[in-house]
Amino acid sequence: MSTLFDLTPENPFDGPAQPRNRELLADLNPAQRDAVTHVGGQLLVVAGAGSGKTRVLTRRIAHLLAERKVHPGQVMAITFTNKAAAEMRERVVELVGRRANAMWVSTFHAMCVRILRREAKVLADVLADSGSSSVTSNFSIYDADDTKRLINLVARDLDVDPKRYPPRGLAAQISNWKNELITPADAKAAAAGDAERMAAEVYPEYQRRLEQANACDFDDLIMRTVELLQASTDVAEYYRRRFRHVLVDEYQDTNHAQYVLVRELAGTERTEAGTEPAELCVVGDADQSIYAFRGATIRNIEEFERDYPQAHTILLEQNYRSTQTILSAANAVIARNSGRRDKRLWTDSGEGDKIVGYVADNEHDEAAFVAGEIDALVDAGEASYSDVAVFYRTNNQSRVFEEIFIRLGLPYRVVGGVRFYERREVRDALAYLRVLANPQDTVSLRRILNVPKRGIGDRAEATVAAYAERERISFADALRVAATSGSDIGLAARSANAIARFVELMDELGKLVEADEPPADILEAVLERTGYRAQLDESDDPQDATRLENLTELVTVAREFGEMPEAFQTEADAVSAEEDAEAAGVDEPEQATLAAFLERVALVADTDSIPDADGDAEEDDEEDDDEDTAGVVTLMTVHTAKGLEYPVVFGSGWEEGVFPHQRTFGKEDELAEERRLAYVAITRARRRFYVSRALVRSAWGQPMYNPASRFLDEIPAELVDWRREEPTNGASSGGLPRAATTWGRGGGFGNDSAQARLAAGGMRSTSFSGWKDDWKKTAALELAVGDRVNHDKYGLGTVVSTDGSGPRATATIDFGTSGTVKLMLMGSVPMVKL
Ligand SMILES: Nc1ncnc2c1ncn2[C@@H]1O[C@H](COP(=O)(O)OP(=O)(O)OP(=O)(O)O)[C@@H](O)[C@H]1O
Ligand SMILES: [Mg+2]
Repeated sequence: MSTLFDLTPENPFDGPAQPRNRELLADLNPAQRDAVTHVGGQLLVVAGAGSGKTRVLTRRIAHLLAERKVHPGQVMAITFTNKAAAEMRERVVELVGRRANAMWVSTFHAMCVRILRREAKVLADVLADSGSSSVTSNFSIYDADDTKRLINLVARDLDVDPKRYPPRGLAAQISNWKNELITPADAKAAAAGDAERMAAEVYPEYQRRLEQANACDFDDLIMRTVELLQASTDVAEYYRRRFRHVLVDEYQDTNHAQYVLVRELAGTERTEAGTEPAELCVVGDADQSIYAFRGATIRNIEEFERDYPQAHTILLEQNYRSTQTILSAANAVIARNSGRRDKRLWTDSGEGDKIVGYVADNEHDEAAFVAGEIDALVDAGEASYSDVAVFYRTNNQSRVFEEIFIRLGLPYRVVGGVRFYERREVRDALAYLRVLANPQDTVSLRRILNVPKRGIGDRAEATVAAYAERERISFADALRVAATSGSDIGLAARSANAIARFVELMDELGKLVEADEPPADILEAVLERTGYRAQLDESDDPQDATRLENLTELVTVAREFGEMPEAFQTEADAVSAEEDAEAAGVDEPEQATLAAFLERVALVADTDSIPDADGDAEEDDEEDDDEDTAGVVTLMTVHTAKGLEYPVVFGSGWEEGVFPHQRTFGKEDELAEERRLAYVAITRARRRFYVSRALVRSAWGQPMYNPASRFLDEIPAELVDWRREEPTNGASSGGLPRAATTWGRGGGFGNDSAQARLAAGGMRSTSFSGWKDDWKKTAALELAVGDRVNHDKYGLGTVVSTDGSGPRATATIDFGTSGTVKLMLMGSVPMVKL
């Protein structure tokens, strides 16, 4: 257990930028000022969108440091995304200087990982008392995909019928329990109905395997930290003394486990050692609670006052973000939800422009309208690309936008859509690293056992797994037995030899980790010595070229991590701050070790996992957080947009079945959550809001005819200027085929240069033979030998040969110094024909 320390009561350090109080408070209204300067106890700020909650939180931290002489090491701020954490830190640094880097500003998950790694030994003791095993400080973090794999393995071993009890459902139920802090033992008692009872069977075994793999899933991170704080008064006391200020943004989206975690950290009464509860400041908006599917509960905000009778509540009523028109639309929509506190949100920024509505023939027409409109706004100097965001309900809707943006040359960036860390080759490479950092990580180990192929077949793997089960040892340990005495456990000599070579290879690579080689070098060694890179190099599958690029990119990420540790450190990176930190006993700066690299990757890929159309979790991918995004349009889901603002926002796909999502039909509470999502979407806009829908949209290759979203009807008609309405003559809605091909002819497109470029991109509306084929045609680039092209990565090139047709069409292109590359022509090819 770390020794307790006395925090310096006065801040010993005079920062470079020490703004006077007046400056920190000058541009705040009286209610905001109260929230910033409030002293003592718990503070709740509840207010609608754009009323300055996040600004208050940031200012409050700056005020604590600058005026109340609080030490940065005493501040813990929790945000919902890594991006928000980085922004908040940046803003506080701007206000009070770099010493602010010693604060803990992070997501719940990142904060818990930090605590768990520090306190792994204590946690082990605590858990040993309750008969359960624990993880060591080098534990792996399992994301949704790893979790699903492990649940699959467990379910198979327990003979669970996957048709009756799909692993995904089991995983969701277990996750729900963890979010409610329900242990495997409690779950047995709590389970109602067949499915829950089956999940309660799987839960303890899943948990045992997690522990055996020395791994935590995302929910464990929170639950274990809570267990730790509740079981060890020493640890609780340490953090209580240390963090005298706990601040939480987007409080409405905390789930029960996170709620308890905050309560344990901040405390509700004086401890035996005499430490008072920390000052707790939470800000949120019940109307923006959009994560109920992940166990978030508005209850946390609505009953805050009951749970903390002493708490002070502040309401903010002025919106500084949006025009009156946008605000009125948002207010009208959210007013349809029942059981909410009515808020009087007002603005003095004027009426502003009307909302622009557009009814498209199909999703391509919708995307063309959006692209054309952006192009026109930028041409007219009314907005820059970076002022614009395009929202959709689920990630899969981004493809159509990407295609047209590429064709038109509109710069864009998809947030959360690329899912770099979800790609197979990236996951494979990371699995190698994870096994090297934590040899007990069974899911990762089994993933790479025969990747690339090395003669360890499924049967051999199953034999080893069965042996591990029988002997109650880990898969890694069983593998070692298999390597030396394979025939004893029933392995063919060939398999045993292959396993022996694999174990040897991993041991050899392990030496690099022991020697603390930089993560990038270890990764390079993995790609070389396992033959992974060679296998891709030799392949003539065009996709393997992309895979190689992704791996190169991963090496770059690792290289940057090693070379610029300060960019990844979360605290104490300034020299002065280090001294400062030392005085207060805060952590050493983190080293750029393999473990640190893996942790960063795991947490970066974590944020905003939301269920997509098929119910799969989507992981936000913020690996390029630091990228300069000036000058690009942002494409993202509404979930990802929470807390952000843009001068111009396009809300696309406002159709029944899309938004609100079909899954929510007939479920009052889920529909209410969709409506809150609509409220979030509208309130991101500062000056202009566009809303569109498509009469037909292809889903799973089938045309779907969706009526207008109910949320559209809920926006008062006088606020919307319909650029194009649903044709009443039936030309479109009924007799689709012709009408659906009228790209931009509907009147809303109105931009010559965009249309000209559209044509130059080789895509002519007149070339469509039927609406059903539309999307296929728009997605494929038609090239002939001799054509000149410009590829985003490779640059200018000439087509030297073509092969195949339809979805299998490829072209071999000579890119000069970049070499000759074979490319698929389907999907979003980052290339235009010149
Ligand atoms: N007193 C103020 N004077 C001028 N601008 C302000 C003031 N308060 C907030 N703002 C601005 O209003 C916008 C919205 O503020 P902020 O993002 O803090 O709101 P929020 O309540 O956190 O919104 P959300 O609910 O969407 O998270 C920001 O651009 C912020 O800088
Ligand atoms: Mg906010």
